[in-house]
Amino acid sequence: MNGLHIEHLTSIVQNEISSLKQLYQQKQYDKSLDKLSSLGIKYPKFRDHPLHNGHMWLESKRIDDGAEGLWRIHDQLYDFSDFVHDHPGGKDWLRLTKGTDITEAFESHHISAVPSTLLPQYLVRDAKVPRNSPFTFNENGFYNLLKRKIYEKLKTLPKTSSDRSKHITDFLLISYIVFSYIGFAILAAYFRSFAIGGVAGIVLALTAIAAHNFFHQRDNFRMYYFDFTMMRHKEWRISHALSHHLYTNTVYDLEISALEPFLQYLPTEKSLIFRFASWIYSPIVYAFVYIAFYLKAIIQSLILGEKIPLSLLLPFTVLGAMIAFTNESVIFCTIMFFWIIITSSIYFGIVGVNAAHHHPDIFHDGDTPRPKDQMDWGIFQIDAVRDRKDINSSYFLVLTNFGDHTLHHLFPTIDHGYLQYLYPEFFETCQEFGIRYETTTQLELVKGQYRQLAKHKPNPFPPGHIQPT
Ligand code: HEM
Repeated sequence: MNGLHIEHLTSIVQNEISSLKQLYQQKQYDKSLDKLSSLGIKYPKFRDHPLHNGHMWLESKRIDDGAEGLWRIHDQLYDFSDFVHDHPGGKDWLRLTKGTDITEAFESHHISAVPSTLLPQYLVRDAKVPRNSPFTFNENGFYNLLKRKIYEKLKTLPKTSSDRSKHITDFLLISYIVFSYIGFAILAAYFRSFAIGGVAGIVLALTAIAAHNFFHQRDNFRMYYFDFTMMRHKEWRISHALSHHLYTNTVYDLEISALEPFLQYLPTEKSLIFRFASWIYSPIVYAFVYIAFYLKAIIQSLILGEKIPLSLLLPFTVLGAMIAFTNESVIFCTIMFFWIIITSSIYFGIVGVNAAHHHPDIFHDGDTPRPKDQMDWGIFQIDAVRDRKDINSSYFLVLTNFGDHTLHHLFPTIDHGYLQYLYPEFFETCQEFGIRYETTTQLELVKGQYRQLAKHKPNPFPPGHIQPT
C-alpha cells in the first residue's frame, strides 16, 4: 500500500472518529424510537450506528440512567472510585460501568449478601430521576427468594463441581494438543486439508462457548481462551454479560442489535427481505461475526485513543504455530487460518442464535409484557429464555452449547458445573410464585428462530397468559 492510500485511509478513520465524538457530545436522538420498547426502556442512543458496540452502549446508558457520573444501584448513587481496584470480581466490571445504573449487574452477579453490606460506606446521595429499567428486585420477590435458597444449596455442594468445566475447557484448547483447536489447526495446514480445518473451526467455537463460562466469573486465565476467536472476552463482558444477560431480548440487548439490520428478531415492521430472505443469507452474517468484532475492537481503540490491546494478537499465535510447525507457505497458512476462523464463526453463530432466546413463544421487546407489578427480574429471565431438554441431558453439551440456560441467566457467576444441582430450589420457587417453566427441543428452537425472524406482529398476550379454549 503506498503513502497516498494510507493517508486516505487515515483521513476516513479520523472523519469517522470526529463524527462519532460529535454524536456523543450532541446527545441528539429521535425520541419517537423510545416507543419501540413495550417495557418502556429508552431507545439506546447509538443503537443504529454502524460501529455500535459495547462502549457506545455504555455511553448511551451514561446519558439515560441518571447516575450523574457515579454508579447507580436502585435509587441511590454511590462512588466506588476507591473500590474499583479492590473489587474481588476484577476491576473491569466497575471501571467500565462508571456513570451508569448497575442495579441488574449488582443484584445478579453476587449470590452472598456481603456486597450489599459494603454499600453504605460508598453512598453519596439519592438519584434524581426514576430508573430507565422496568425490573424490580423486591426483598421477598421471586429472584431474591430464589437467590437465598441457592446460596444455602451451594454450601452443600462439593467444591469439585466446577472441576469438570475446567477439564473440558482445557481439553478443548490445550490439554491434548493433537485433539485440540491448536492441534487441529496445525494438522489442517500440514495435510492441506480444509476438512480438518473445518473441524478445527468447530473445536474453536466449542472452546469459546466453554470459555464463556469463565469470563462471567472473577478474573481468571481461562477467560482468555475466548480471545482465540478474534473476539475479546473484555468486549463480551459488556455485550454479553452486562447487556444481553441483564436486558435479554429487549432494545437494550446488544446481541439483538449487533445482528441488525441483517437479522431482526424484534417483532416490528420489517421488509420481506429481512423477514424471509434472511433465512438464506444468515450463514453469511454468521461468517463475519468474529471478524466484525475484531475490526470494531481496533476502531474502538483508535476512537478512544487507547493502545491496541495485546490480546488482539492472541488468535494469530495459532497462525504462527501453523507456519512454524509445517513446511507450508505463509500465504497458504493464512488462507487456512481464515478458513478456520470463518467456519468457526459460522458454527458459533448457528449455535448462538438457536440456543435459547428466539421463538415466537419467547418474550421479545415489543410483545405485550407482564403487568408492572410482576416485573421481577428473575421472572423476566424465565420469560426471555427457553431451555432445550436434549442439550441439558449431557454436561459436555451444556458447557459447549449454552445449556442450563435459564439458571445460567439467573446466576451467571455460578460455574456451569453446579447448575444441574440447583433445579429443585428453582422448581420449588417457580411453583410458589405460580411461574410456568417450559422446556423445548433444539429442533423446535431452530424452527422457532426462523419464525421469529419472520415475525412482525408482537404477541398480544403477556407471558404466562393461558388463552381460554
Ligand atoms: C457492575 C457491577 C458489578 C459486577 C458486574 C460485579 C461482578 C462481580 C463478579 C463477577 C464477582 C465474582 C463472582 C464469583 O466469581 O463468584 C464479584 C464478586 C464480588 N463483588 Fe462484585 N460486581 C459488581 C459490583 C460490586 C459492588 C458495587 C460491590 C460492593 C460495593 C461488589 C462487591 C463484591 C464482593 C464483595 C465480591 C466477592 C464475592 C461475594 O462476596 O459475593 N461488587 N463481583
